[in-house]
Amino acid sequence: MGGVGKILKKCLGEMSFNIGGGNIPLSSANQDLQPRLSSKRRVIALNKKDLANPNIMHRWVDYFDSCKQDCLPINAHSRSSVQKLLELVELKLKEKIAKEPTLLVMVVGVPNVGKSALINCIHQIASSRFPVQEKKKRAKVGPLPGVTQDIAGFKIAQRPSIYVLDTPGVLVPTIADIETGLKLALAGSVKDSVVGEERIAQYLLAVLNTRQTPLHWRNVHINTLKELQKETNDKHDYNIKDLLPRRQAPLVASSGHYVEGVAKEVQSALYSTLSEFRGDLEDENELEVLIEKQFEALQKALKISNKANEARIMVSKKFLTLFRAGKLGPFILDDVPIVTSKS
Ligand SMILES: Nc1nc2c(ncn2[C@@H]2O[C@H](COP(=O)(O)OP(=O)(O)OP(=O)(O)O)[C@@H](O)[C@H]2O)c(=O)[nH]1
Repeated sequence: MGGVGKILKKCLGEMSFNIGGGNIPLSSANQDLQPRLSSKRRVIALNKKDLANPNIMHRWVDYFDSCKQDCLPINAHSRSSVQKLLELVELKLKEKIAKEPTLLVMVVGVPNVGKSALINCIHQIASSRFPVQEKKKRAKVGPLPGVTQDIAGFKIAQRPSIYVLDTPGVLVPTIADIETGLKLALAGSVKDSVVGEERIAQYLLAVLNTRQTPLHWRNVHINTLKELQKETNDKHDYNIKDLLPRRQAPLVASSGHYVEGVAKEVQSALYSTLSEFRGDLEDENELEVLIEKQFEALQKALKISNKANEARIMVSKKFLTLFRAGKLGPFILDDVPIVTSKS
């Protein structure tokens, strides 16, 4: 943590946002920071809620409520969502606002959870509230972990002055267990090359299969088969229009459409391999056999040639990209802890 650790110690504000990946609410918590943060007012922002399963997100909110910890699922790309977070923060700072001329709010979280995206959105809201602020500086946002390398402060309010500090994502020096490491890698908080794309993809397949998620994709599978059948039938019907040059659809629309199509083929491949599987999902060796079959099915669905060098890595990369973009549906990787009521 080095310099950042020192800065955290020196200038921990009156309040911190702990921003967590909406799909890893627990694994993205930095246990090393908990003692320092526990004396501060704190709101846990569960970001990327658009990529998380809403029902399970409700259960996470109930869990944090039961721990008396303020928490709010947000989408850092949505102004109205971030606006709600700011309202909660202002409410929590109400007492302090009356006493202090300057307040600091830190945004703390592991890499790639969306801290900079959140800061940028807060800055936009603040600029519209206080149009005479200094020239807007934007935090850098990127799909790879470790984009933020400096600490940047943004003034978001006057009288009292409230500064929001963006920080580089900080990971604990050693990750508690392999599964937490894999979840962090799957969420993009650890560079893929550190763990290896293939290993992350194998873990994702294991999680999807043991939760039987692909069985929910039956309708996608049926529709994909129907479309394939229709394409085969159409090929037999000669049409003069086929001879005319085709007008290209706009690039963005067509690539979006293409990605949706690929995602459906991937879902269909995983549905058929899992529904045909007669082994025991609890048995690691049998699960491995299934995953091996699924890699082959994914390779076909993703149209990656057998001859391609490193075909397996290409399959893994594409599969992970679809999952991380939410194209395989919303998902939360962490299980909600069971709260035992003290009677
Ligand atoms: N779908 C979705 N994507 C988001 C959201 N917030 C951020 N992202 C994306 O997540 C990626 C990482 O966002 P950043 O804001 O750079 O994350 P960070 O926590 O500042 O990352 P570091 O600088 O590595 O610490 C980018 O591709 C963002 O566009 C969100 O609410 N929903």
